[in-house]
Amino acid sequence: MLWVDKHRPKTLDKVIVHEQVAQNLKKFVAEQDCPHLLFYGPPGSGKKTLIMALIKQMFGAGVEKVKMENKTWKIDTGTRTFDLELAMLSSSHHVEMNPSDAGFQDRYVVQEVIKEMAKSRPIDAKGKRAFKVLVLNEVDKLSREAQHSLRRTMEKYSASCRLILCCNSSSKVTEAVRSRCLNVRVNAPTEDQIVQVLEFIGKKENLQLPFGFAARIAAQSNRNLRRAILFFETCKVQQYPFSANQVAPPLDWEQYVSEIATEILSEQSPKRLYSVRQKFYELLVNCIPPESILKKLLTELMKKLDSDLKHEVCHWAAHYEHKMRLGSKAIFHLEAFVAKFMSIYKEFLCAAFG
Ligand SMILES: Nc1ncnc2c1ncn2[C@@H]1O[C@H](COP(=O)(O)OP(=O)(O)OP(=O)(O)O)[C@@H](O)[C@H]1O
Repeated sequence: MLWVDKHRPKTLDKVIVHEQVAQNLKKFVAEQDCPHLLFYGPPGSGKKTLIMALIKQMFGAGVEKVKMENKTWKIDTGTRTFDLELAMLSSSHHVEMNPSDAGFQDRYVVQEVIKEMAKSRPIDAKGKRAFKVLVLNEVDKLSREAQHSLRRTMEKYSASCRLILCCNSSSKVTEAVRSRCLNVRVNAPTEDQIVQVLEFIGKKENLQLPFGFAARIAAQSNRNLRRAILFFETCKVQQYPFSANQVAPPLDWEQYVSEIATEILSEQSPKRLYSVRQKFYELLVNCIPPESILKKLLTELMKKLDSDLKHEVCHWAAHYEHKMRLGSKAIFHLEAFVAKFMSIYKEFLCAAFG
């Protein structure tokens, strides 16, 4: 088992970071009930850990007995019927799924699938906790229609189910949904907190950490706890005992994106654009999210750009990121950004050097 899973705190008392959030969540455990919740925060900040710890403390160890299934749902839209297949994890108390995986059909998932599950109210002997928890991931990626349906589902089935929504950016969740949930912000942990977690894992694994080693990994992790733990484990596989100046190797896809940035800066031509397209395809088929590719590419370009250009390039990156969210084919928008960048950069070079 990877360390990120092996050392994930299982209860709210055992969390090392976000102790205050955990304290607040414990009040729901005491009451054996909670409102609909919306957890939001950057990737790898600890949202899922808090959600699972809350559910576990509320319902007991039964929630750990999960089964993973690819369920097929019959959707009847009134004018046509079709099958919709969706992967979900479920225990006797909760169901976890990613409705945005259904793409443009996401509103049917929300309308039909969630409605169906929300209706089946669990019978609890003590009369408490007579609700099922639905954990919905990446709600910020749901279409507007799906979010409207979600709002209606939340109102209609609030007696039999509690929704726990999880996302990176709450600004992409409609006000109507946000206002019906208790919003829980999960900040990116500080580097000191990451060091604390790494030292804790080091102790559990009986490892000797050289002075400053954990701090170096924390600095490399970009305040992403998952990434820091993965880097730590990579270092252990790479060499143990750790050397005094050991660093984790950069992630393969990040290395690949920095090569793309170098290529774009060295030549701006249709031929180069074509070769960059192949590389984008390669990243996308390896399931690297297009938003992450664009963000990393911008970061790499920023490192090497003249300050006169930085503002304009950021503006266009934001423009194409927004378009990417509205459209369906990410490759078009990634490529459009590169084409735009090439034109701006070439113009700048011609003006500066003739
Ligand atoms: N409070 C915590 N204390 C100690 N370790 C933690 C804590 N929260 C998270 N971790 C560790 O960090 C890892 C990443 O956390 P988690 O999966 O909860 O992040 P996330 O915010 O849900 O990420 P993403 O948005 O990318 O899915 C976990 O596997 C766990 O090992």
